[in-house]
Amino acid sequence: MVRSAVQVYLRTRPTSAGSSSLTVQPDGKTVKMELPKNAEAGLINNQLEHLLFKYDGILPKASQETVYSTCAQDVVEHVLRGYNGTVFAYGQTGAGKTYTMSGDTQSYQQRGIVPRAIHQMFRSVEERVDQEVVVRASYLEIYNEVMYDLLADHFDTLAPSGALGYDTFSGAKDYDMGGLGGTGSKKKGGKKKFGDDDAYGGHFLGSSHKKDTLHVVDTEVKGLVKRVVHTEEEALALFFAGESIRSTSKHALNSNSSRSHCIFTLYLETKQGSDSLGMRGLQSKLTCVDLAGSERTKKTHASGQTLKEAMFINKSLSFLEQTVNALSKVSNSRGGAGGRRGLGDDGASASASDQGAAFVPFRQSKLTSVLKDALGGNCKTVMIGNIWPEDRHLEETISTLRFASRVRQLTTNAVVNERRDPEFLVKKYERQVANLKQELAMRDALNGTSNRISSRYDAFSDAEKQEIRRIAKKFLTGETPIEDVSLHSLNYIRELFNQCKNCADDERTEVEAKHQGALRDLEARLKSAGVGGAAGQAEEEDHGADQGASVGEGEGAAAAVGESDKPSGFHVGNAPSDAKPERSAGTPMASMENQDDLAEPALDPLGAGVQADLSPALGLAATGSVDKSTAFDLFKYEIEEGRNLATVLKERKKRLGDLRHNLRDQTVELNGCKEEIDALAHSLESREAEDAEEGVVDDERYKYMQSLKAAKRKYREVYQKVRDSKLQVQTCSRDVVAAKVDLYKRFNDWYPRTMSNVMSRDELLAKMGGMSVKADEDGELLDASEQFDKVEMQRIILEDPDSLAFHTAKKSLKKMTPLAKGKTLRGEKAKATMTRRMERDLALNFGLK
Ligand SMILES: Nc1ncnc2c1ncn2[C@@H]1O[C@H](COP(=O)(O)OP(=O)(O)OP(=O)(O)O)[C@@H](O)[C@H]1O
Repeated sequence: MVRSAVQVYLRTRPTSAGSSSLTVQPDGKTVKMELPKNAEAGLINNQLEHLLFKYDGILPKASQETVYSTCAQDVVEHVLRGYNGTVFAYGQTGAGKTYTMSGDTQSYQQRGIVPRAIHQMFRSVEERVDQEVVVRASYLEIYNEVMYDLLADHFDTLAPSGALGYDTFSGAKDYDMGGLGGTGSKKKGGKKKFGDDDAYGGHFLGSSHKKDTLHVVDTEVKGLVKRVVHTEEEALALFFAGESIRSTSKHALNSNSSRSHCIFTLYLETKQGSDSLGMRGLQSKLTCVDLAGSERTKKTHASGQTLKEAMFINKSLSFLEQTVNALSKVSNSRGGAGGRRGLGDDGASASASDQGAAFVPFRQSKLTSVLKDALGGNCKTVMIGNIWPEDRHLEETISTLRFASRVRQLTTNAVVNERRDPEFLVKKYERQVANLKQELAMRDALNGTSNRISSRYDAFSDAEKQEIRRIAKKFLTGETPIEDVSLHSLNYIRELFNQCKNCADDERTEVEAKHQGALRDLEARLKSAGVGGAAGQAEEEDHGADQGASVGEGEGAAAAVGESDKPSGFHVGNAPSDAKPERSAGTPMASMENQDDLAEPALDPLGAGVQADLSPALGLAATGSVDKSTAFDLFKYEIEEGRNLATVLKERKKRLGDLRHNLRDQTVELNGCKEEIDALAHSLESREAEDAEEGVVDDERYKYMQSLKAAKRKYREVYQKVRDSKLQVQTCSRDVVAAKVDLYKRFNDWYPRTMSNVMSRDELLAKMGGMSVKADEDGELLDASEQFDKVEMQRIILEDPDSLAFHTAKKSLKKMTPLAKGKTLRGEKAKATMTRRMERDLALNFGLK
């Protein structure tokens, strides 16, 4: 438990008029307030000449950043460690409370404590990878002593009879200002209590047991929506949305005066731990309070509704003051907050007669009920007193200084709100019980068969694992039937499965190695075979332009002319027709497809199978928001670079086709020569046999011999032509492959480059078909201003990446339907769109898409 005094800081609103009566003392923590002379009292009188007030810090010309780091950062740090924390701003109207708490919601630099606290909190939450963290947010407004939920789906007035309504002005005549402490309800007497009556009742303090009463009360507002927020943007968006519907109005001292007390709360739930160590749960909350400002209605010229609001505000602030007074008396009677009594405190602190029982009127107003913890309970609290140091506001300034001084005497007892997560423990034990039950059932079922290894429950040694592996192998090869495998414990069964998997993995590796070896062998043989080949050897035939030719040769090894490129690790052969990228009839590609053989199925550059082959070779990355099929078509037909490459490829393929055609004719001719040679050789052999019998060489035999000689000469000529043609085909095949590789490579360079400009399929199609749409990657059409927003967002991010969430949340708020009381605050649809847009923008800006 951390018992600590409430920290109080004083912030002054910059003013041109300035104040001659207020000076900051050299210690930087004390202010001196000169009191005006009372001329009527004469020269000698007891009038105080000045007052001194000491605080934890004075912030005369502080930036928003300094105010945050001085006043709030540590509180947020505490909340992240499991303590409750409250930061509240108090002061006269126009002194800068809203500026301090919310800041300028249009300017990132001028953002106030709440947006900064949200940022700090989420940054820390994101770093907690080992923890389960849930953040919730609520936004409560107390307007004319009626509570409103600023984050409810429907902006409902929940009081006086709604869920939030509770009658803290015990028996108040609500709108009769004199009746705040009176009895009965004239108009809207809220009957529904919030929280436990006892918990919020007034407490007599001063006796020992009363101290505990202050600590245990949880100031929960029943029915208040606590929205789960996953990201900083979501939290900011909710905060901005709530801000936009706060009650404000204009009066003489402030054109945008808050007419209500607003309490924005972030709830943090953290779970940390492990199965074995158990889970540790922390629950804490950060409460940020922007109080309405006290005002002198004569100065603000309030009238009508504004006057009524002013009366409610002043009254509730006076209850707050009474509560603080009572608490500070108690605190002083206990020895005070470490001697923090204000230097100029003019008698408000406890006198001896005050000591003893003191009534703390928490229950008199909703504000004091909600702030109960912050003022004296389980909370680390900081108050920022805002003053407007101009002479014309002297009275208000003194009043704020006094109040701040009393608040500084209060002490709180912050404790880490820790709890064991019962849900988690139940789950853990359930799992354990289930496991044990299974083990026992298994033992019962297999009772009698004892096995040293299979009945083990702890980890297996390496030797035991080897033994189980041997059993697994025998089972897998069928040597051991399943009935003969002992199964005595779950532990053993798990290990057996493991070993079966290991065996299967080994088997696969072995087969793959064999396969690789065979492939290498084949490649080597093909290489050594060169161009020679047996006549009549069938040749792989390509389709379309890649047609092969069958070559028959009288001598040499077999070789395929139109051979597949696969052995070279590069498949440019035919893909099945269904691997061809689909094109819709409406796209420009559809009309081009039939005219041009470049849309060849063989390329299938984007199909899964071919891409798998190409990716390692070319490093094709599957990125981008447009499918590659469409993009490849665009590249080949529309982009000059791609078009040129595709033309080269087409020309080479045509030449290859011609060469193969020629080669096929020559091969036929060569085969004809070979057949003729065979026939002549056969005839000559027969003739020789006859001549041998007769012992003469006749003319016919001589003719055969001449014909055979001529046929062989022709064969050699044709063979030479075939050989030359084959070389040409091989060279041309390589050129075709090179052209394909070039085309893919260039496409692969171009594709991510183009995609990085975040082109959508629609955009690409528009480019291809002259459509004038501009769509984002979700397929949503972007109008000119949205496109501008996008560019603007990218610029902002470049300047300060931390501001991304702020701007995105602000932007999403702008896109929401205008909010107004009585209207829907936020539909689910709008919320979903908002979230999607935020995620998309985040992804875009961080290059995740
Ligand atoms: N420290 C400051 N720096 C710059 N401007 C300030 C500062 N404090 C206040 N202001 C400006 O003074 C005006 C009034 O401030 P703000 O609305 O925050 O006062 P407030 O105390 O919340 O008033 P109310 O109680 O009437 O709501 C605003 O225009 C605000 O921008």
